[in-house]
Amino acid sequence: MSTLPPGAPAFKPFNLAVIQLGQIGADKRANLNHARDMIRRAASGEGVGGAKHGKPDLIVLPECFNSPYGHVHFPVYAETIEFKQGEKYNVEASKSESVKVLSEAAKAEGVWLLGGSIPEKDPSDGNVYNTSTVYSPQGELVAVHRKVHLFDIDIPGKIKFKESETLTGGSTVNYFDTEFARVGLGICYDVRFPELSMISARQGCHVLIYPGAFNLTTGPLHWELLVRARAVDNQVYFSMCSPARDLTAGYHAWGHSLVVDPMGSKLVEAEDGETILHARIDPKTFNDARAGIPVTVQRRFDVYPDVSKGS
Ligand SMILES: NC(=O)CCC(=O)C(=O)O
Repeated sequence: MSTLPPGAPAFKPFNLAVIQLGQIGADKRANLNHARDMIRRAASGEGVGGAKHGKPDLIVLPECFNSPYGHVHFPVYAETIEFKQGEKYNVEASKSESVKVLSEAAKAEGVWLLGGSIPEKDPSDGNVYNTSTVYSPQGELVAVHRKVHLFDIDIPGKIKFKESETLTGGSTVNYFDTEFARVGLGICYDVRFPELSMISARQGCHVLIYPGAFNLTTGPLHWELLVRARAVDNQVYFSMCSPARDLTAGYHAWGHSLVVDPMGSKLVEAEDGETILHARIDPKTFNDARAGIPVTVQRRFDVYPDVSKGS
């Protein structure tokens, strides 16, 4: 039974590596160098599950991996990318040093790379975005996702954070196609909005991957719950990749990067320190979930609208 739209690539087994990156400090060049080194280590199979699964096909970095996380930092660290959907991107001519490092890493290691997120300034509107970039094993920049839902929360006595002080939210739903799967994109707070992952799943994504950085208040309550819920809602694989926790930093990340399968089972999870996780993404679990619990073909669009069809 096919529940996917035509055009999505066939879903094949692949290996995913998630880098829960540490040592993210004020020195951008040092952050990039460390990320580059960890990509090399992930590609060589270092980390939890690496010996079992072998070389990863796709490697993921966390949210805001090249800069400290905080609204005062975003404009200072922002880089210009100027990616245009559907047009070939010239990495050599890019003004973004992070794009160059990530492109080189993907090409040298021969892997797909979801480069976490970085602060991005768009010269056409002067806005700063929280942006993910994705690279093919040839080093091409193939997709960009600007965080749609900005992290503006205020839990008295616990945490107040306002990304919208300096960031603007993106306005598109994005995915990229590989030779093994269609992968949907989002960033951290985006996971709280079920519509985004629902639209990605209905667009044929087999796997959703969101770099993210929850905190010590909402992390223990909601991080795993949201990832497992979105995986089960949509019967997709779902992974979130956090920075490692650094109690000397201005923002304390929850960590606990994880990979969940379409039945909601956790395949692998980190603690709070720097870690590389490896997981095998197997279409059989995806197909079995959809065949056994066929919610993808039982929807009642006569009762409620299909959000993936737009308003
Ligand atoms: N970086 C973020 O978007 C954090 C989101 C978060 O912590 C939450 O509770 O949601």
